[in-house]
Amino acid sequence: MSHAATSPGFPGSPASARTAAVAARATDLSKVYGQGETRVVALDSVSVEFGRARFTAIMGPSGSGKSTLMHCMAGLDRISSGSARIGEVELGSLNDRQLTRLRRDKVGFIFQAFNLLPTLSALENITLPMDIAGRKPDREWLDAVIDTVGLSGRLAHRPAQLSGGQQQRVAVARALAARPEIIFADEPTGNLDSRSGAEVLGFLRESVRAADQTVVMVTHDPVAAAYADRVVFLADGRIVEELHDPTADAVLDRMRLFDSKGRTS
Ligand SMILES: Nc1ncnc2c1ncn2[C@@H]1O[C@H](COP(=O)(O)OP(=O)(O)OP(=O)(O)O)[C@@H](O)[C@H]1O
Repeated sequence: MSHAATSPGFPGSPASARTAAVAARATDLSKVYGQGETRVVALDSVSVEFGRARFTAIMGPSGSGKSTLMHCMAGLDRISSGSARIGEVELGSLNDRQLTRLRRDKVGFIFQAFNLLPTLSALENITLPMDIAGRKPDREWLDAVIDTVGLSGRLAHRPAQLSGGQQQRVAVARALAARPEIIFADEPTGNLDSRSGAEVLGFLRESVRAADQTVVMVTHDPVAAAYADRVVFLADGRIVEELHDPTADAVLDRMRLFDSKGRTS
């Protein structure tokens, strides 16, 4: 790990959360969009595991399939062939209703555009997924999450009354509050200044270290990727490289290498 943990606020995770070693897995996963002349193979027989209580970054040039992989693994998009599993659940075997329920109960999302509801307060936004699922938040955990992401004094504010960094912290707290099996983050710091971005990444890192959260993050930023335990590189819909315990310099070196091989889009 190249970054010190920034916030020691998360309580430990229950032992039950530590059982299986793999939180999500793709096997020979392919995704094809369109047909005929517009046919695009966005993912070409990708096999990858996302370890439990691990922080994985997905990188690669524009159009390499990063978002598609994340969407397929999160049950936001149907796969064309192969297999995508969260825990032991094969996503292809679920109907739309079951898929919606799985996303609601087992998956947390953090997007670049925050995706907060403007009419709700910060606290209401944080607890919304649990409210929809009819689940009572674990108060102690919720307080710890809110405390750790530094939102205690902002809970009654609406998103428009918060800075971009604060809004993204609400989105992070929302994802963490429900203790999902896996959090998918798509460029979560893309709209933030570097200090706010570092805070958000620090919280994610800390949630993995202290609370055994599993995080998968798509990013273009080598500095952000360096917060992860592992970086998976995609090019042309295939996994071409992996780095463990990455530093920003090592990530940058790999990106340059791929560029020099002409793999950019
Ligand atoms: N809904 C869609 N319909 C048709 N083609 C699509 C669709 N979504 C993605 N694609 C294509 O699939 C390929 C992979 O796209 P994807 O968005 O996964 O790439 P990415 O690596 O996330 O790119 P970026 O870094 O620019 O966000 C691209 O060629 C893209 O044009």
